[in-house]
Amino acid sequence: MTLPAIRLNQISKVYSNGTVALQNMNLAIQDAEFVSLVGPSGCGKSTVLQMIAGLGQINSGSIEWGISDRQLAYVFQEAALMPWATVQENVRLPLKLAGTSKKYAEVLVQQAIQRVGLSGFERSYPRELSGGMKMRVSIARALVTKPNVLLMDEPFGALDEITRSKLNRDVLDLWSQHRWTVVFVTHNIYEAVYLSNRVIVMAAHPGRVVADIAINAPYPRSEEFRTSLLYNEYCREVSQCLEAAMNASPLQLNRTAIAQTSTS
Ligand SMILES: Nc1ncnc2c1ncn2[C@@H]1O[C@H](COP(=O)(O)OP(=O)(O)OP(=O)(O)O)[C@@H](O)[C@H]1O
Repeated sequence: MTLPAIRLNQISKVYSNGTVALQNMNLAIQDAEFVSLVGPSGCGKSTVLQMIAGLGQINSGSIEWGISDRQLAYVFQEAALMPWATVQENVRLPLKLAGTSKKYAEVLVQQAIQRVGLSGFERSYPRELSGGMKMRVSIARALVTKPNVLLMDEPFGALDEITRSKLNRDVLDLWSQHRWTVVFVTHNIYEAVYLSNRVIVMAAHPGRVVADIAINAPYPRSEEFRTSLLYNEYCREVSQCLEAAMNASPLQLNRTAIAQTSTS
């Protein structure tokens, strides 16, 4: 049997202050799948991304990879651009750090900028860009390394609804061309249902999966999908699971069992 692209086996994470961020979390993500994580604040969504990215130690459990030559890219809620550098220079940063030749980097940077629809803004500075454009630069910076796994932590959380919808469509277009495996964190149920093959609902204290909802709607997902009965039904289902997750009573914690070592 072939391994899923990413498999979390009974992952537990306890931070050094004793917070049990995740407890016995299982999750299998298939190659080229678009999976969203939703859940109340503090349920461990960002921690899941960090563990997948190898940032910080897992206390118990393991992560298995079905992708042999994995290339991960991370997109955060804050575009976190260098204010003194142009769009071009910001997008080039990961290649510079990796020591990619200047000539090849130039080609990759140009491609990435074009992909996110920012051609013509190569020499602009972040202060000259709107919030949505800054996020596009941040996405270009992630794409420039040609990732096959994209970890996105509330990338559109700070944007207005119209910009968010536009970026949702553009990310889906890019995903349909490149078929990355995407793990996407959001607080927005509508965004999660619109984008995803599957929506994972998590509960907090400790962080765990309480529902795994397949969104059985074909791609490409048009604007009609957003106003369809099916879309509304999925949104209602996710919303109900989320409400149940928020009211879920905390599990009985056994920190000593989970925390073989305590790390941050
Ligand atoms: N470095 C850290 N040290 C101590 N506790 C942490 C650390 N990072 C996260 N936590 C705690 O771990 C739990 C999970 O945090 P995490 O940021 O993963 O949740 P989240 O679901 O992404 O939250 P939000 O939706 O608010 O971004 C929270 O209780 C948080 O306070």
